[in-house]
Amino acid sequence: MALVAGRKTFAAGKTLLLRAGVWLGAEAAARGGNGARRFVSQRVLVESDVTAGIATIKFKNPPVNSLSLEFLTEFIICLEKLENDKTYRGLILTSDCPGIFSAGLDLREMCGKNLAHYAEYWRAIQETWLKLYLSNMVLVAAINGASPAGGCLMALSSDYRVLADNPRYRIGLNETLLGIVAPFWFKDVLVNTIGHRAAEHALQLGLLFQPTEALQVGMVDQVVPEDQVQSTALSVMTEWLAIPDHARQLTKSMMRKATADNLIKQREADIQNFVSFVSRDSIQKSLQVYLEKLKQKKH
Ligand SMILES: CCCCC/C=C\C/C=C\CCC/C=C/C(=O)SCCNC(=O)CCNC(=O)[C@H](O)C(C)(C)COP(=O)(O)OP(=O)(O)OC[C@H]1O[C@@H](n2cnc3c(N)ncnc32)[C@H](O)[C@@H]1OP(=O)(O)O
Repeated sequence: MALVAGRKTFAAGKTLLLRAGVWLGAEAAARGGNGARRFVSQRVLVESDVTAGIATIKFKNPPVNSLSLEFLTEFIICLEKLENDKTYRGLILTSDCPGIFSAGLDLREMCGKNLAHYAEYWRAIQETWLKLYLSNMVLVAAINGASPAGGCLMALSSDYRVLADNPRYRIGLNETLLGIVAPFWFKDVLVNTIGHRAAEHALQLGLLFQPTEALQVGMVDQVVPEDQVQSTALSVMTEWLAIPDHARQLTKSMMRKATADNLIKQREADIQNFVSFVSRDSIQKSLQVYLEKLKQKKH
């Protein structure tokens, strides 16, 4: 996806001017007297406390915060904007949709589209992950809902995960249940988090963990009552921000660089792999059946 100087029109007809990742256009931005700022885009809500140097991104792509191309585009712009603004040292990721953190990749982006679309979509997924995983900010995921597949990856790419204690809020890489395969870099992040054996088990079975299980396996760092997720994320953030930035950032980079480089050195091949995999008739069929099942669940 091109994040260069240019103009992008979103579904609501809102036009944004992007220049070197700086959002110049028709974005509502308000600054309160107490150092609080709020940026509103259609699918991503950014609240920030300038004095504390902490921003919160709330996913706002109802009904399930699926990672559509439009959502990813807005998300990357917001992330770049915060990353480039040295005011912000910490970022909390959470959801504005009750009960759902993120349903992961938008299955409609992977079904019935042309090859160029699949390639563009996958590039946006890669870009989002690289930006999250390599962020200089402290990232805390305040997981206030279900978090399968791509939603889980976003949480795993943070530095710390706080999950609401609700058995409906399951988290994991469930790709095999859809008849698809988690890419190697999803796998690498999971292995880095919960270890090789647990990851192998979880990936093959497509396990979605309930909060207590997720804590036990090490997929999240804390499970707290639902009404304490945000306050816990904030107090964890304060703890992490007490560490000098340069030392923490270099350490983070040292721990994560090899995993990120693994994708960076073969991004184009990874896109080609995705495109040829997802465009197979058998995979298209599996995805359509899965989407249909989701739709029929309600009836
Ligand atoms: C050897 C070769 C290897 C090559 C490998 C190369 C490349 C790798 C290839 C592919 C990798 C792809 C990686 C994929 C990652 C993903 O993230 S896939 C997405 C996985 N997500 C899910 O499985 C979640 C599915 N959704 C749910 O389980 C539930 O919807 C829920 C999130 C738990 C919420 O439940 P509930 O509140 O009950 O809401 P509904 O189920 O009723 O859903 C409401 C509407 O939203 C639609 N929807 C749900 N999820 C998605 C989604 N991910 N994308 C698009 N749309 C979604 C759902 O159909 C409902 O729609 P309608 O209202 O009926 O129209």
